[in-house]
Amino acid sequence: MLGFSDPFSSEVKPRILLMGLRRSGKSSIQKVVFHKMSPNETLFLESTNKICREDVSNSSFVSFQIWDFPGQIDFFDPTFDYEMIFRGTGALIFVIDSQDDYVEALSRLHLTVTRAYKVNPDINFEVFIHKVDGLSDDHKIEKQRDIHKRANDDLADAGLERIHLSFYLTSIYDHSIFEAFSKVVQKLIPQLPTLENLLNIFISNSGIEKAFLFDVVSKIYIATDSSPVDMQTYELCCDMIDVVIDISCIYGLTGDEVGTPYDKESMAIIHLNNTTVMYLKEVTKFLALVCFLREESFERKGLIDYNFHCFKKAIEEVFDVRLKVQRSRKLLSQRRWSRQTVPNGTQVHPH
Ligand SMILES: Nc1nc2c(ncn2[C@@H]2O[C@H](COP(=O)(O)OP(=O)(O)OP(=O)(O)O)[C@@H](O)[C@H]2O)c(=O)[nH]1
Repeated sequence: MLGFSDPFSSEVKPRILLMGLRRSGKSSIQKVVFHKMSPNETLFLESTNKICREDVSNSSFVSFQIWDFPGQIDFFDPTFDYEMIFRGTGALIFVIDSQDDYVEALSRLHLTVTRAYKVNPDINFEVFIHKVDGLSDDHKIEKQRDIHKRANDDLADAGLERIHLSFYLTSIYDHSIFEAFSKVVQKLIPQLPTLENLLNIFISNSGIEKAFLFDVVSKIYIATDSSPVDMQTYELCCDMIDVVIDISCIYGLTGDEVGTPYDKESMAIIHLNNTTVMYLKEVTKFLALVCFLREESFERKGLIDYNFHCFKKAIEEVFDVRLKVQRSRKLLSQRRWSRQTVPNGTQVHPH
């Protein structure tokens, strides 16, 4: 049963499927984004031989599964309950290796997307044109245009123009994979406008220039204020989270404790040499707020902390409301179901 005290229990987590042909880079993406593996180490990842692999992340705000698609996999396999899986999925990420011939990948993409759409038209279809680190800028754009055109032509030929595909250029060797993942996750958070609004109010009342709400484990930002995101700022935030977690792992755990060293006490302040201050604070067990502000503004730290306290409470309320709605929906559907299944037409009267 869901506890109201834990507003970030699994029901709130957006569910994502990661699919694509063999060796397209799925395991690497998962290891780099969710397990802090360094990109070079992925060279030694073994190929998975299983038809379908499931991997749900419990330590993060995001929950997801990975599906490998070797050539022979088939949707008519009865052991493969794809209908059930597609039904509960928010986003389907299809990874295409841009350094390889992508004809087969495109036909797999088409098959997968059309199948998934039939089961659940609400899925967001996200295509990662992956491993672009080896390509020049011109080449990247050209590849994206070509893949975009071919994939959409295939859909148009099948009379399925209404299926929308989003494309991202990604690589595990830079921050593009984290940024793409952030955008995918943000689309799945219905409270996003509310979170943005809260961040806007928080920063304007605290003299802060930019604030991100981060999923600590994956370094995906699930929301930011409405000022534009610049890649360098985002990268600095990722580095700060790494520093905080690394130091906490070494010095933050007492005795034989296991698990993450990230908790209610977690916070960090970094003074950069350009009179900017970075301030990180724990919001929930999955989320951290990372702010950028000028040194002068940081003199009013008491005010910032008070505003942060209000911000944190508001965030908890936002997710509480969502849980309550989900709970009452569940109850309603249970009642409907039991009414339908009562024998001899006996009515069950809900209170
Ligand atoms: N250059 C480059 N190589 C990458 C990138 N991502 C993954 N790779 C490499 O691609 C190879 C295959 O990656 P995997 O993650 O094993 O691919 P997979 O899709 O999980 O493969 P299967 O387990 O066989 O389905 C590895 O050698 C990775 O190092 C990337 O962004 N750039």
